Amino acid sequence: MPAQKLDGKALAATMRGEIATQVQARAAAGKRAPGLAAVLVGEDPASQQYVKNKHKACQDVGFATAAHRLPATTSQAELLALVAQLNADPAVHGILVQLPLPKQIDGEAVIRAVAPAKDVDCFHPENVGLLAAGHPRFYPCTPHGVIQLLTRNGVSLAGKSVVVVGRSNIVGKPLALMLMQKPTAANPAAADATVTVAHTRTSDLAAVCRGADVLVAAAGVPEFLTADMVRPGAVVIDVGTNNVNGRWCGDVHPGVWDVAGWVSPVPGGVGPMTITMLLHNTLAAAQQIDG
Ligand SMILES: Nc1nc(=O)c2c([nH]1)NC[C@@H]1CN(c3ccc(C(=O)N[C@@H](CCC(=O)O)C(=O)O)cc3)C=[N+]21
Repeated sequence: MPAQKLDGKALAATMRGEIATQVQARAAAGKRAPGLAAVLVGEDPASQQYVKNKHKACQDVGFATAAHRLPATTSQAELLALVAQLNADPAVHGILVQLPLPKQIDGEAVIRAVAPAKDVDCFHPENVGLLAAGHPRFYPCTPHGVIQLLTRNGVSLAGKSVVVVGRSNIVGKPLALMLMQKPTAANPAAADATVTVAHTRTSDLAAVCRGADVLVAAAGVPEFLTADMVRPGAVVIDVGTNNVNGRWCGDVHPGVWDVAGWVSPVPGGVGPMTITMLLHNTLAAAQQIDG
């Protein structure tokens, strides 16, 4: 029997409805709409698509949203000036600078320039430190989306063996932190899992992956995770968003569906959940800043 689908598109629709309800309640109480400013430098087609999706998602839940599109030749000083303006703008609760940035710009300096209270990506070192210490201000969007996709579909993680393939600052590293931590009132998404982080230098990657109850493919390598690397019945999460000849292609090979118990598809899995967690963080930022 082929694996069941972990439907991120459906869960994202449910959770966006929950967020829209909270936005309406805030409006009824006379509070200003949560505001997200998205900054896109350059014309990368995938980045343009993501920013378009985020903009539409914000409109759908009643947020105020502005997309700031800057030319690929923008200097670091110009970008930092825009970030400073957004930091000071009371209508802006969340700031997202779309990555990757052109090579004349120091991405690390830009991430540090975003006010931590408005850092809805959770990329600023202050927020990364709070997350690592178990007292998160925000959760990073893709890791949080992965955990919600699992737990809200009834996949329990406490005590389970979870293998994360990938160690990026955006996905693998923060996801491993969240999975391993003990849940508390201040850290409700923590999962009490037993976590292994694997990567391109891991010896016998297939054997490590076969030890997983829950396997997260976040290496950014199209279809690297094949059926022989998956224990029968395991839960497989595909974080890959590789654009191969204009088609979306995950990190999971289609043959995995014949072995696994559950698989998240691409598209329609983690991607819509990532955007939903961005909305969640922007609402949380508005609550933290405006009350
Ligand atoms: N500062 C920053 N924050 C990010 O959160 C960020 C970023 N930079 N750079 C790039 C990655 C990638 N990312 C995706 C978001 C949504 C989909 C998504 O919605 N995917 C759809 C397919 C796309 C479509 O159908 O248009 C899906 O999987 O169903 C994918 C990928 C956010 N990222």
